[in-house]
Order: sequence, then C-alpha cells, then structure tokens
Amino acid sequence: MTSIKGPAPAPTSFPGSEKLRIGIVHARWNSEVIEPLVKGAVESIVKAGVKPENIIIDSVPGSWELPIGTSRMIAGSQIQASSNANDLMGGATSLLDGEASTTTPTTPKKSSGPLDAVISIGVLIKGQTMHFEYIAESCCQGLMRVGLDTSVPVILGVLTVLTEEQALKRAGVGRQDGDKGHNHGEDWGFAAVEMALKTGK
Ligand SMILES: O=Nc1c(NC[C@H](O)[C@H](O)[C@H](O)CO)[nH]c(=O)[nH]c1=O
Repeated sequence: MTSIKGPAPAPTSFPGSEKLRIGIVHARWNSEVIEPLVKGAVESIVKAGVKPENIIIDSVPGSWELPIGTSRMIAGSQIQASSNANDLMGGATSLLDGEASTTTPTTPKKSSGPLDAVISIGVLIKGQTMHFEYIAESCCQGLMRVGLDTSVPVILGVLTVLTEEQALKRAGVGRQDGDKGHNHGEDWGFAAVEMALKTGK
C-alpha cells in the first residue's frame, strides 16, 4: 500500500512573488545533506518567481544556533548577505565551504528591506546520547517562537532523523535500495513563498 503521508501539491502560481525577499539560514553540520536541501529550496523559490538576488542566504555553526541566527536575519533590515542565490545558482562558490560561508563574497549584491519569510535549515542525526533530543526540541520551539514573535513566517527546515540514510533520502540523495528519496528543501521553498504572500503587509 502506498503511503498517504506527504505535502499537498504546492500552488502552481504565486502572483506578487517578484517583489518578495526570502531568507535562508542553514546550519553547517552534516553539510552533505544540508547542501542539496539549500539548493532545492532555492530552486523552488526561484521557480515560484522570486528574484535570485532577493534570496538572502547565511549560515550558523549548527541547528542549536538556528533560532538566534534566524531572529538576527529577520532583525537586520539592511542585510549584507554572506551570499545570495546568484552565487549558488552561478555555482561561483559552494555556500557550504567553510571558507565561503565565513568570508565576504567577492561580489556581494547589497540587498536591503524586510524579509517576507525565512527558511531555517538544519540536519540533526540521532547519536548515542540524548544531545539530539535536547537540540531538536529547543531548536523547533525556538524557531516557532521567532516566527510568532516577529510575524515573519519561519519555515521549519530541520530534519530530525535516526540514521544517515534517512537524512540523505530526505535531501533526495539517498544511497540505498536504489531510492534517492525526495528533496524536502523543494517543499520548504514553495511553503516560504506561499506563507510570505499569505502574511504579506
Ligand atoms: O550534535 N549534533 C548536531 C549538532 N550539534 C551542534 C549544535 O547544533 C551546536 O552548533 C553546538 O552545540 C554549539 O552550540 N548540530 C546539528 O546541526 N546537527 C547535529 O546532528
């Protein structure tokens, strides 16, 4: 029996999306999964009509820092992006290369103005201790709070998985049983644009 789980199909049109500014804050832990998730989200956001230069991307060390990193990105109305989707789409630098995400980009595109939604992306993989549970709970509660406190939609892009293969499959890069899985980043991108339009000023 096929699973009934999964998101409803995303809307096919997003009128007004050309004016939107969308943020992405991603953790740098488990970067082999983070990278396809970020790329999938960016591709969906662009497909929905948002200009690449209006997609502001930044990173934090790990998922524990996602709530404060997301809060600071929303608060900073003048954002000198550590990168934006032009870099990613152009392949100029890997956003997840430790260097790129901490050094100022060669040709930063200034981007200013309030953000209409933010996607917070992290990958938590259960280890042998309770660390996973504490970070996962705090991170999710924190992200919910940032969204409610700021009235800027915060899309939950945090995978909380029990095995590496579960993470890889949810980024569309699964390695086992010939099933690459589905890139959840693509869904988060569409959710961000939909919520930005629904809550727009
Ligand atoms: O431990 N595992 C993980 C992790 N730990 C680091 C934590 O988020 C934080 O950056 C440090 O504790 C410093 O504050 N961060 C993740 O994103 N995924 C993990 O699987």
